Amino acid sequence: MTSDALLSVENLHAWYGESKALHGMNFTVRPGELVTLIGRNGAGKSTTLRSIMGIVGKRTGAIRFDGQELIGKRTYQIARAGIAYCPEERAIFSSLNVSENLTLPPVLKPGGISDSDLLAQFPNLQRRLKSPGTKLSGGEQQMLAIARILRTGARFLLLDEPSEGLAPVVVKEIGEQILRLKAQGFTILLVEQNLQFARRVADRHVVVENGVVVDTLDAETLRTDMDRVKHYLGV
Ligand SMILES: Nc1ncnc2c1ncn2[C@@H]1O[C@H](COP(=O)(O)OP(=O)(O)OP(=O)(O)O)[C@@H](O)[C@H]1O
Repeated sequence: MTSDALLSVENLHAWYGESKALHGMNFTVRPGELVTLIGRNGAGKSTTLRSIMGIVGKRTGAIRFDGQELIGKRTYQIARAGIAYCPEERAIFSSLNVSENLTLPPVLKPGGISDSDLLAQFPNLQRRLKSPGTKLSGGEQQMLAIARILRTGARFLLLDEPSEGLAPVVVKEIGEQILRLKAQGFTILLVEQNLQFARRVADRHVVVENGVVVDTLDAETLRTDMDRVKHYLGV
């Protein structure tokens, strides 16, 4: 394990029932870093986030976070350790309004962003407080899904494809919010298919292929060696 890592994933294997999705993942994330998991569809990026959060059928290996081993811990214990997860499907409750969705996750640790600071940071949510989840645009839903995990006190965020299905102008706004969170000291592990977006926000890129890590690229390499990246992504 790298001694300065906040999260260290070692030889991580994960299964959905009988079907194996991860085959020995290894990577680390340092405090305050923004790291992306990139790779083709079905490579195992989302499963890696779910495994860290303890929501796959079975996982083996080691996931050390802030001095604690997470394998064997339940999801609520992992949340209390200070990790928050924003799933790809956003999971906004359609029958609840923005205010209710926002205050649904419990405050688990000190250090979370207060409700008033959250609304100042996400003014579009402030304007839509009484709107039901069903009436929100994709971008508003994504902002809400990110904002509501910030009040829990978690300082490590797992974000699954926040740019997915959104118009370029909204993707830009989401990128600005994510960079603001990084500037506020959050450590972020981001699954991302949108390379332009990934390039703009990340310090490092972990390339996933068939359930293993095949390369790690620094931000400079992603900018300068697109051929190498395109080879991995098959684009
Ligand atoms: N709930 C599930 N049950 C069974 N198999 C699953 C489930 N979710 C994902 N898988 C399988 O696990 C493997 C990894 O999927 P995963 O969703 O982690 O990939 P990904 O890299 O995030 O790609 P994508 O962007 O397409 O979601 C794939 O073979 C996928 O079919």
